[in-house]
Amino acid sequence: MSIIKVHDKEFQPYIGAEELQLRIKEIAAQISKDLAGEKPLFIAILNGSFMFAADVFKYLDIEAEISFIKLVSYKGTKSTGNVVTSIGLDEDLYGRTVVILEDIVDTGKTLNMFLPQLHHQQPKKLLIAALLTKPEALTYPINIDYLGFSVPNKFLLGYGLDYDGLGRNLPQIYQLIEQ
Ligand SMILES: O=P(O)(O)OC[C@H]1O[C@H](OP(=O)(O)OP(=O)(O)O)[C@H](O)[C@@H]1O
Ligand SMILES: Nc1nc2[nH]cnc2c(=O)[nH]1
Repeated sequence: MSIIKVHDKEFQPYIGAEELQLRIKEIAAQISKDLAGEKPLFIAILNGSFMFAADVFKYLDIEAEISFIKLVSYKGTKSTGNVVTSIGLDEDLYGRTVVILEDIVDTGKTLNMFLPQLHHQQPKKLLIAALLTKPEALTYPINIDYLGFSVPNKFLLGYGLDYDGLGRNLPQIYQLIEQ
């Protein structure tokens, strides 16, 4: 097992790159089927979702648009409890089919704080696609329409997810080894 060290912590492989790609292709196929003809607008939440967003988007076989916003709540391996918007959304969502792309729904706080702002613009549909969720950690009710994997409540790294800025470029997902 190839354990890696990032800053002061060790991580073990958890979901391989091929398994990720297979699941993401399935999600993209399902979205393409469900939203054919709707020209959906995808909104990727930066930073963490950039890899998931790029892969979902390139596997779609329908007409679609994508835009990006930046929300931040995690510092190190812990949530700060505050969600800050640092890049906003330019698009008008009125009457549109909108799909949020998130790498992970953990406590659900980020989306819980952000979704009302989107609902306020009266989209026709507001759907959520998330690669990962931690059911044991979820403390805000979030309904995920397209989900990659349900995972245990352990800190994850790689495929967009960072530990203090590092590890986002790893093509597979690692799990923190608790000391
Ligand atoms: O459900 P929650 O407990 O709110 O956690 C989920 C959020 O945490 C991560 O973002 P983070 O704040 O780490 O910022 P980053 O994407 O820039 O790394 C992730 O990308 C989600 O947006
Ligand atoms: N890197 C990382 N960021 C997160 N943000 C919310 N949960 C996580 C996690 O498990 N790992």
